[in-house]
Amino acid sequence: MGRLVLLRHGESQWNLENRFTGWVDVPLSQRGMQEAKNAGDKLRGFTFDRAFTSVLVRANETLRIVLEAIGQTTIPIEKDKALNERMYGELQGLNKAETAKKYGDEQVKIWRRSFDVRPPGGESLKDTAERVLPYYARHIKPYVLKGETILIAAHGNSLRALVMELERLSREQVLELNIPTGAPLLYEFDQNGNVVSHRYL
Ligand SMILES: O=C(O)[C@@H](CO)OP(=O)(O)O
Repeated sequence: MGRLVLLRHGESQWNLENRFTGWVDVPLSQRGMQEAKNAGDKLRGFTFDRAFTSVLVRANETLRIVLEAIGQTTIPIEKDKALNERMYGELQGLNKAETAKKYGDEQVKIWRRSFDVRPPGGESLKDTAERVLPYYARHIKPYVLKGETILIAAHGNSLRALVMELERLSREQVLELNIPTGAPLLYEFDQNGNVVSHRYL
């Protein structure tokens, strides 16, 4: 039975400062490093065959800390920009609360959580899914079908795109989907690649 653990990176410096981040390559905060260590504690007992991550340092560092915590630093790791956070365009660097004051809470929620509305100059969740899902299908799913145990360390919105697919969520459901930092989410699959269970560890 294949197993897949999805892990959003620990708190980043800009999560802490409440700024739109997207493709800006900000590091983990002190707390984010601790969250990654805690995620490692929750993953003791898992033996991963391989791991996948984005090319952004907050996800790479989270993965490194987890693999160190569980003593599995020598597994194959594939890094790809297909797993990067959604590109946030002109919002990158702005404070989320100030942006909500300027444009209204409803507009900011649409930019942050809707399926197909693009933030100015950025990617919608749909755009993000159009790079995450083909990458998943080609590079990750074949290993899940072989019965491997896989870890993906990525980002709030690249993982929302994947969760939407794995759980077959509607556009309405994905509007309310938030993925917390540093919380490993386990999916188990049958031989046909259907999800049989999912839960936060
Ligand atoms: O700023 C970002 O890039 C993301 C993740 O932190 O934010 P949001 O919660 O709006 O998806």
